[in-house]
Amino acid sequence: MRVVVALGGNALLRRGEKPDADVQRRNVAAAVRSLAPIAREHELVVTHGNGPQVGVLALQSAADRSLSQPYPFDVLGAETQGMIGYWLLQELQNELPDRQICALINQTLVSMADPAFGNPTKFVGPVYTEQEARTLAAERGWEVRRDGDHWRRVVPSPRPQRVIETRVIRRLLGSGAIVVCAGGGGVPAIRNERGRLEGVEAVVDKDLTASLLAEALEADALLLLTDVPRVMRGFGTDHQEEIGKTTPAALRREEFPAGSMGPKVDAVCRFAELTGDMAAIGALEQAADILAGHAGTIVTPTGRYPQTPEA
Ligand SMILES: Nc1ncnc2c1ncn2[C@@H]1O[C@H](COP(=O)(O)OP(=O)(O)O)[C@@H](O)[C@H]1O
Ligand SMILES: NC(=O)OP(=O)(O)O
Repeated sequence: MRVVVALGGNALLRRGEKPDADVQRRNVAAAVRSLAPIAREHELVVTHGNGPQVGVLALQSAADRSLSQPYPFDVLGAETQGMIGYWLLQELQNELPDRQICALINQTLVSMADPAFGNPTKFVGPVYTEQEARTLAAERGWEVRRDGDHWRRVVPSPRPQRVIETRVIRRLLGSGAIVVCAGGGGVPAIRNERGRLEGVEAVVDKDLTASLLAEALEADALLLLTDVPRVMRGFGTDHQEEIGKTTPAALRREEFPAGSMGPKVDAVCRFAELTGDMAAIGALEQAADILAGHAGTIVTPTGRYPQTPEA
């Protein structure tokens, strides 16, 4: 099987955890231990989020008085691909010493006509109280929104149209390599009127990019791994209930928040609808169980997995 997994930025740096390098390296090592059983049996592409990390780099850049202006979000996105990609590369090499592994810097094509540029939804950086967030927004010109019980900065998140390096990713996979790529949804880039690539100020949703990439690579399964065991109906209410195996149509009838579960649900539904294959959302620690059909919210066109014909 060819499997594309997306690791949540929050799984790599849990809410409220200090963004220290050793904390993230430990989390990456744990993530890799969960992925290793899949990598031993299947072709594997690993993408990752960067919401918490890109926000930290943005704060550092804004605080650097030697700069005439902070680094733009495309550059910060590439920095996070280097940093998180390096941790993943090293831990994968330690866990799977007989495999060839690479971590790529790469770009995702977006459109400047995307309405997302006028409606920022992507959470980046640490969590704040409402008061702190509103003060920072006024001081620094940020947009801020509620994220669960907290508040966070938001930036535009245009829809990914194509992973620009798809062909080279396919070649590397075909050669037997495990490929870490499309981190942070890929560095957002447009083609200007002269046909040249240019980075833009945004953070692409890594789950939507993972879905697009999985489809382009003809993957058999797409796993979106995060910090909740399943998608929940009535999330955060007294009567929340976990959704197990389901269909895209059933999942699309529910409402999910933009900026967290909304894009994940969209990504898995899209993949299952377009390819007929399985896509799932679940806990990072249960990656192998999800692929085996024993955990997570699993989406297939029939609502069954494995998709054996009905008796
Ligand atoms: N209906 C829902 N079911 C489960 N989790 C939900 C739901 N709605 C919102 N969430 C939130 O979505 C979060 C996962 O999305 P996100 O923070 O974007 O993850 P990641 O950064 O790991 O990709 C969960 O931690 C949970 O707080
Ligand atoms: N870029 C992105 O989607 O990051 P998170 O998964 O951390 O939100």
